[in-house]
This record gives sequence, structure tokens and C-alpha cells, in this order.
Amino acid sequence: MQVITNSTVRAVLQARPAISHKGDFGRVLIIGGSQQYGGAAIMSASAAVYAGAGLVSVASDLSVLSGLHARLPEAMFIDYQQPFVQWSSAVQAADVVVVGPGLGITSFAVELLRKILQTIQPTQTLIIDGSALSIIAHEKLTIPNTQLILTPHQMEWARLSGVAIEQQTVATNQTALAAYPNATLVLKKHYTEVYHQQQVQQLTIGGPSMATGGSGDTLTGIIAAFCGQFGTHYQTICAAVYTHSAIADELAKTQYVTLPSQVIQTLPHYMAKMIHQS
Ligand SMILES: NC(=O)C1=CN([C@@H]2O[C@H](COP(=O)(O)OP(=O)(O)OC[C@H]3O[C@@H](n4cnc5c(N)ncnc54)[C@H](O)[C@@H]3O)[C@@H](O)[C@H]2O)[C@@H](O)CC1
Ligand SMILES: Nc1ncnc2c1ncn2[C@@H]1O[C@H](COP(=O)(O)OP(=O)(O)O)[C@@H](O)[C@H]1O
Ligand SMILES: [Mg+2]
Repeated sequence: MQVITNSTVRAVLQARPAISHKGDFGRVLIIGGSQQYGGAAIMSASAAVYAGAGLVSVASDLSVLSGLHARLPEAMFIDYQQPFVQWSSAVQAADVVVVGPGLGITSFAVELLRKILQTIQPTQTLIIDGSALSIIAHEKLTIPNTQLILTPHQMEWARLSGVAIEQQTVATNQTALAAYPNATLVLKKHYTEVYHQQQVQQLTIGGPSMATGGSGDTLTGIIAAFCGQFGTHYQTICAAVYTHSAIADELAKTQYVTLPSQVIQTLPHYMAKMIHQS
């Protein structure tokens, strides 16, 4: 299996053109968070901002607003409890939509996800994570034709694919992924694998310092920002996956656990270093 290296990151990252503006670097909408899991939306949005997305909005429960703005004033906010018609234009305006981190699996979340899946257009990038994966598996929702990225951990992939964790091999994963033609699968685990049709690449970095709530929520924001800036391609997604773990490994040289917030803070420095070294 091909190993993802930092040469993929160097090939994907680009220095910013001088003549540019925020609209050039991706409009990202994170739909997630809830009273129980507000931090997930904040971490995902923070990762997107710190990884360079031009404009980041969060659609979440109103209880998330003050914490979000205290931590991340760069992000805009939408109260997702409003009637959907009042903010569906924000879904349509996004280049990249992330749905699921911290969304929960309530009946409200199920109905919201149905509406998002009905609204998303083929040209848009849709990253489905966390609770949204579990809802899709449970409710057997159909995912529309879009630039689709699935980011399950092994248990979420077991729910979605029906393949038990101990049965998850390259062959069984590829067979199950055929149910989502054109999708890219980021199967998160120790040594995450990234699948797209017949391609599969694997991380050989990252480690147990990352085994803390919010690591995956953070990854969705990095993938969203990279796709918003560098285009939704297989290599872009591999570069985002590598960046997340490379930063954690660097921090793990002196830290027992690498907090998602610290990984997020380090993103702009790591990205500058990768650009200047290439
Ligand atoms: N601060 C926050 O707001 C947080 C919110 N979170 C959200 O909480 C919701 C539920 O997600 P969870 O993943 O906690 O719950 P799930 O019930 O979906 O899965 C977690 C369980 O899966 C099992 N598992 C097996 N293999 C695994 C693997 N390779 N990686 C991770 N787990 C594996 C573990 O037993 C674990 O307890 C999601 O929407 C998520 O985004 C979590 O990210 C935790 C932090
Ligand atoms: N032991 C480990 N080795 C390598 N990577 C890990 C390890 N534990 C967790 N990770 C990484 O951390 C992230 C966890 O994602 P996820 O389980 O969705 O977290 P959460 O939902 O809490 O944000 C994934 O990118 C996963 O690969
Ligand atoms: Mg997760």
C-alpha cells in the first residue's frame, strides 16, 4: 500500500498569490455541534480557519454561539434551529460543507441532515463525519451526487458499511465503498487509510497522543480548508490527513497527549514551513 509522505503536502500546498482575497480561499460551512457536543463544531471550525479557509461559518445550536465567538471571532454563526428556508442559502453558497461533528443523533439532527442532503449540489464538496455518519447508517439515508468525503473512525465505518471492525481489510473496504461511487473514504484509526475507487494510501505517522475527543472533529476542518483552497482532489485529502498527524507527532515529542486545540494552533506554522521547504 502506498504510504503518504510530506512530499504530498509539499505538492498540494501553494504559496498565496499576492493578488487575492478571502473569497479565493474557500467558503466553508460547518453544520454540527449541539448542547451536548458544542466543542466539536468549535474545533472543526477552528481547524478550518487555522488551516487557511477564507470564510468559515458554523451552523449550530444557539448555546454554542458565545463559546464559539470567544474562541474564534473569525467564524460567522447561523442558528440551525431557525426554519431551514431562512438559511438554506448559506448551504448553497458554501464551497465545502462539513456535516456531523457533534451534531448528535436526535430526531432534530435526523431531519436537519435530510434537508442538507436534499440541498447540496453536485459541484459542492460534502464532508460527512461523526453523528451524520451514524444517522445515515441508522436511517439508511441516500447521499446525493456530490464531491463526497466520508471520514468515519472504524466503528462509524462498521455502522455505515456493515463490515465489522475485525473484517475491515483493503478488499472489504473497497467493496463496501463501491456503494458510494466517487466518494473518498478516510478510514480513521492507528495508521489511517484513504480510499478512492481503486486507490488506497496509508499514513504511517500519528499515534496514541491523538486519542482524545475532538481529534477527528479537527481533521474535518483541515480537510475542508485544504479542499477550499487547493481543490477537492484525492491528493489534497491525503495531504490534510498527513498534516493533522504530522503536527501531532511533532508535539508528541514533548507531550504525552496532543490536544486538538494545540494541533489547531500549530497549523499555520506547519503550513508555512512546508511551503518554505519546497
Ligand atoms: N467535545 C466534543 O464536543 C466532542 C464531540 N464528539 C462528537 O460526539 C459524537 C459521537 O462520536 P463518538 O466517536 O464519540 O461516538 P461513537 O459512538 O460514534 O464511537 C465511539 C466508540 O467507537 C469505538 N471505536 C472503535 N474503533 C474506534 C476508532 N478507531 N476510533 C474511535 N472510536 C473507535 C470506541 O469504543 C468508542 O467508544 C460525534 O458527533 C463526535 O463528533 C467527539 O468528537 C468527542 C468530543
Ligand atoms: N492511537 C492512534 N494512533 C494514530 N492516530 C490516532 C490514534 N487514536 C486516534 N487517532 C486519530 O485521531 C482522530 C480521531 O478521530 P475520531 O475518533 O473521529 O475523534 P473525535 O470524534 O473524538 O473527534 C483520527 O484522525 C485518528 O486517526
Ligand atoms: Mg469523530
